[in-house]
Amino acid sequence: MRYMSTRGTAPQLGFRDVLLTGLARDGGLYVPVEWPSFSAEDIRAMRGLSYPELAVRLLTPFVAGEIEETVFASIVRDAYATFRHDAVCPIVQTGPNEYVLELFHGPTLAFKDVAMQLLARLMDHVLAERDERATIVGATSGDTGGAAIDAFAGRDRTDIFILFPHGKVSPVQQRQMTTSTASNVHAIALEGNFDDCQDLVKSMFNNHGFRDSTHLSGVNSINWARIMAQIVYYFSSALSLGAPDRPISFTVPTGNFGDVFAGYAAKRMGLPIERLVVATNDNDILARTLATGTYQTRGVVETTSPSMDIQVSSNFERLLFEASGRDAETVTRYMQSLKQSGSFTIEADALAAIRAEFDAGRSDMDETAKTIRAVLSQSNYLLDPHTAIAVKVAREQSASTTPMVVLSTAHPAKFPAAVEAASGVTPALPAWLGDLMERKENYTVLPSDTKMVEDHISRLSRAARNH
Ligand SMILES: Cc1ncc(COP(=O)(O)O)c(C=O)c1O
Ligand SMILES: N[C@@H](CCOP(=O)(O)O)C(=O)O
Repeated sequence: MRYMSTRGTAPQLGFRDVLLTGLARDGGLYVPVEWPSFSAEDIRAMRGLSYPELAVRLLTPFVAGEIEETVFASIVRDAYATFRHDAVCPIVQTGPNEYVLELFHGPTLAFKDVAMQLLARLMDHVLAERDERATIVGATSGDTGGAAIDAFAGRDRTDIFILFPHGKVSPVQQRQMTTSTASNVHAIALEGNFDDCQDLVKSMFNNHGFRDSTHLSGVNSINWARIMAQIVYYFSSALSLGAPDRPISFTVPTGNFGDVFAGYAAKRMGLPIERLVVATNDNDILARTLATGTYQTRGVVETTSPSMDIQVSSNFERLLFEASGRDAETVTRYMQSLKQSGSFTIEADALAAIRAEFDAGRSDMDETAKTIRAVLSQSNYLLDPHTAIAVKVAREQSASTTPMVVLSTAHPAKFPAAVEAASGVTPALPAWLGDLMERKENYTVLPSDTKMVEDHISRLSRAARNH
């Protein structure tokens, strides 16, 4: 499998290079040159596979020829052995025709673990094979950072630098990033919001001198391998509800558009998905874009679902590429307009193609709290605020006999204050994180200044020192 950039001028790469490259050198995002395709019969034959077996079956076409099959299978098994539920990503029924897909049974209680545990092991394998070292940078609104730090801590071939918005993540999220004792982990509290963190990470990738001297690599969902790994749970949940002989819909709490884009990829690979519903909080740029056709940034509002406090939604670029018939010039024009004026308008055909697959809705903070209370009293099930947004939006969709799967992207214990304010219940952290709030923190506060962040990283990165 080869991969191409959404901006069309970076070289096509194989899987191992895409994995280590992160952002394409032309500023675009990598997508597979063609989508692997599974027939209904192929999908039926996946029934009964364990989660790791299913992952190997679905993901092999993406890595074929680059990672030997038995090695890949062993890496996948190892990654999902870190999950504390036998099913890895189980589903729970919360209403007539409504199911919650629990993606939070990994080490840091967020859906990011599903991809990150695999990504770290794959990167380690490729770096060892090449006898190389990498400097990983990541931007987080709270969950990617903790998951990446857990997955990469103590790995000898990587140093990891995570930028989080100072004072804008939950206390549990912050401590998951700042209490690691591993010497290759560096948490940076940036004076800004998540969009500033993400912008800075992209600037570092676009500074080719810095990028090459530090052997920069990325673990945000700009990295194709993140999206790839997230495809699997769309299949696992749909299979357990009767796919491919029954279509399924999904509602996804959305910020950077990575998770829901993985659902789109699953559909392109043959999974019969009826609707993909994008659920946003007050930072509703995606819901507004689907309604109006214009992607228009506004200031970020702080909410009780901080991981979704995002305006510039990276992976929407991948969808624009697909919806415009893989027209890299059009995508580049949209992205230039976004940089210059903070907005762009999607051409009619592409907008129609997007609306044919996606619906969208939003939930404000009061509605989210109301949903947490309602689901607790109806189903005795405690939602985290991000998942509650998706349940609220899912319940507004027109009545259908198609099962609706709501992606539960975080455990409620990551956001105890918001959950307690909404429901009166304080969710406890699991035993293995019981002393998290007492552990010693270690992080550096930096201004939102590319040069200062680059200098900090160059000083501490072993890859930069060896250069
Ligand atoms: C708990 C939670 N829910 C939802 C999202 C949004 O996911 P995505 O950025 O893939 O759209 C995030 C962050 O990415 C998150 O951490
Ligand atoms: N919500 C995310 C933001 C970064 O998203 P990513 O999927 O691109 O890594 C977070 O929690 O950090």
